[in-house]
Amino acid sequence: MVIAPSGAGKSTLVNALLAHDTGISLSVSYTTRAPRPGEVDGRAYHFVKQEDFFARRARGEFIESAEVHGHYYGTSRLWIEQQIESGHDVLLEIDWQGARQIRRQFRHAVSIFILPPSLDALEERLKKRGQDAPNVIVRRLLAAGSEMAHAAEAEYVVINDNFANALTQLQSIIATTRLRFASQCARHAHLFAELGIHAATTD
Ligand SMILES: Nc1ncnc2c1ncn2[C@@H]1O[C@H](COP(=O)(O)OP(=O)(O)OP(=O)(O)O)[C@@H](O)[C@H]1O
Ligand SMILES: Nc1nc2c(ncn2[C@@H]2O[C@H](COP(=O)(O)O)[C@@H](O)[C@H]2O)c(=O)[nH]1
Repeated sequence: MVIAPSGAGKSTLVNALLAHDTGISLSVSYTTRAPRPGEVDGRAYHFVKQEDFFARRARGEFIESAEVHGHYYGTSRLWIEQQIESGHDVLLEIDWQGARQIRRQFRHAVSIFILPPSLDALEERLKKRGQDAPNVIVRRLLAAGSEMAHAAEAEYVVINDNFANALTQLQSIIATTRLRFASQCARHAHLFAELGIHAATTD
């Protein structure tokens, strides 16, 4: 899971990560937020009306969901289950509330909190991105402090100051995570069975 206040650079980092790593499936969330210029339905998000979102949530279609900056966001349970079943590494870009819900359900879930180098840099990035109205930027900046207060809940914290360094750190975390959980990975199931290795036991 990648978590960050708005504007810290998580989507840019994740897109760069995915461009070099085809073994990761990125979840496309459902949201009630309106698309930003250039955002394509089904790629950036599944953009849905609030009634549709609530109906899906009531049917248990979301594995986690949260209200963030006045909009609703949720992750498809079915999609996650299908990806895990087929042995893919799954990446979620979600907020800290969603991350808490995922941790409760998946004890092997790994979370990475992306921080900006400063609040000034965060403001500058949101303004330079130029995709949100001034009142939306103010709302997101005001929320950033309380969101970043949850950074310590994540296993890893990456400071996105120099972009190339932050990307290298993200790639190292992914590599470490793959080694750490190799015995639980569906991709290795055949080899582990052949070598007679079974899932870790506590005794
Ligand atoms: N290390 C960096 N240095 C300078 N600018 C950066 C850096 N990383 C990302 N940016 C820029 O900051 C802006 C915000 O990045 P991005 O859209 O990835 O943020 P985000 O965390 O995904 O925000 P949101 O949650 O609002 O979607 C973009 O214009 C991006 O190009
Ligand atoms: N709990 C969830 N949070 C999500 C999900 N998808 C995105 N988000 C988070 O919302 C904010 C705002 O995103 P934006 O695209 O409107 O800028 C950001 O922190 C995202 O990480 C989700 O499915 N669940």
